[in-house]
Amino acid sequence: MADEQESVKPDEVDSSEGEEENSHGNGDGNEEVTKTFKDLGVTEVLCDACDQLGWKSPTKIQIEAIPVALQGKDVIGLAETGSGKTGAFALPILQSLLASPQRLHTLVLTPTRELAFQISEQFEALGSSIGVKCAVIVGGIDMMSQSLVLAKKPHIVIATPGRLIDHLENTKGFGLRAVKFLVMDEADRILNMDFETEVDKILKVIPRERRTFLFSATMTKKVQKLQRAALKDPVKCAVSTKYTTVDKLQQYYIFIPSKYKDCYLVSILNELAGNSFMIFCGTCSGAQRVALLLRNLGITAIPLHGQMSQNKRLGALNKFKSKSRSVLLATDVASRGLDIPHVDCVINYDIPTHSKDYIHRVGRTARAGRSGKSITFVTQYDVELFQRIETLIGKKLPAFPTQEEEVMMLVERVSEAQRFAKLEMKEQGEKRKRPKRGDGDEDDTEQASGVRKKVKGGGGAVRMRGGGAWRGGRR
Ligand SMILES: Nc1ncnc2c1ncn2[C@@H]1O[C@H](COP(=O)(O)OP(=O)(O)OP(=O)(O)O)[C@@H](O)[C@H]1O
Repeated sequence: MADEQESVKPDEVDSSEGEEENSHGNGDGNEEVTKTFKDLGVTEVLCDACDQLGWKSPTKIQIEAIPVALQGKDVIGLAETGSGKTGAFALPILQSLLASPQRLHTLVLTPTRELAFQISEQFEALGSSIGVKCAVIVGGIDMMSQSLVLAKKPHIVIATPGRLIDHLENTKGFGLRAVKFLVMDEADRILNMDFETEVDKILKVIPRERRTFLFSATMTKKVQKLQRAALKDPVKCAVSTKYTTVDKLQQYYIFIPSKYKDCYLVSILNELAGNSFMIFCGTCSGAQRVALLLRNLGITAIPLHGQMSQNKRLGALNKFKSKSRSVLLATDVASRGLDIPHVDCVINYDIPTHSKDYIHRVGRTARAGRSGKSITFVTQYDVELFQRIETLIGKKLPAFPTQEEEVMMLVERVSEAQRFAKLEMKEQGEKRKRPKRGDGDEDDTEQASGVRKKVKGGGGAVRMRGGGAWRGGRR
């Protein structure tokens, strides 16, 4: 698989001397890190900001990367998911901004819209006392309002590549000639083919005399790709010696026949009721279908995928973040970078086709020193992909224990819910074809759909809702 060939082999990743594999500082006082942000050279006002966020001490990647960045070097930062990479690049940038304040000082590129908002929040939280202004420039949002924000010349622009190009080409007066820092977060993804043209265009319009930071939990090996990012004599700051997933993550697989995936999913959600789940599906329609299916069984699941409007995407994420929904059905649009501390369990309903995506997906749980669980569904078609994942992470995973007879008892109810979900998908498809009325709620599985209304009182779906198998109550 191309993805594998590009990866940095474990022994090719620089490791810091004396660092323990797989460990990371998280400021919770459980590790031997004695350094403070001040020791790293972080200025007092920013140390105070860290303190206010409850960051007692720097994480390992922060210890590695911040001093190097403060010395004026380009950085390639590699560290496991949830280990504080955002702070590792945000703090040196804010410090530079403090030393020489200027508008349009930094450009941060990210592969997804949600991640852009999250990075902006972190910059604003760390930079609140110095009045830092950020602009989030992503697709799915009105160009005009973004142009107005850009006209005010923010200090930091956090963007997805495509929309940034739109503005560079169409927004009068907007340019990036002043930029001092370029960050590529989830750099391997940005440097991959998906964004090739966009990145090349962007690199042409920002100054060569700039500093460049690349960060990710996984990195591309192809040197020419890294060269495309035009780094100057970069220092690689890597805090583990191989692609690791964090210690506090318990990873399982479950080998099941493809046709019973839904039954196993429902059974696991029931078994682990009370937790919050991110469930990854391979396609947008898959995520939508499973969300509808679960809702038909009384579980308030919410989808998040690329075919939803941006408003709906942010709405879904906020509902999940605020814990008003505890099951998020997502595609890989949510696999990278999103920091939602309370995710207890990641389920790979569809196994990721690129092994590295596995690392990013399961990294949505067990963040910043917390514990978490991941369960990967492996069907008769997925064995090879699963073996690649095990090779990449250098571990053999245990099987998640389930009672097959109990799962099979769900077949009838799940089949009924599947039928309703199918009808609802069809109904939503037709609705999408009709001219839009109102605010166009076609992505929404929150409303009782026509189909469900039709079966009310008679169907098994409604009975399930009333209680049935669910121990967890409302999710
Ligand atoms: N020094 C610190 N002490 C305590 N918590 C921290 C520290 N630095 C960052 N965090 C918190 O850790 C969480 C994870 O950080 P962040 O999102 O930057 O991780 P990441 O390494 O970028 O993960 P991913 O690879 O998934 O993008 C955030 O909630 C952040 O606020």
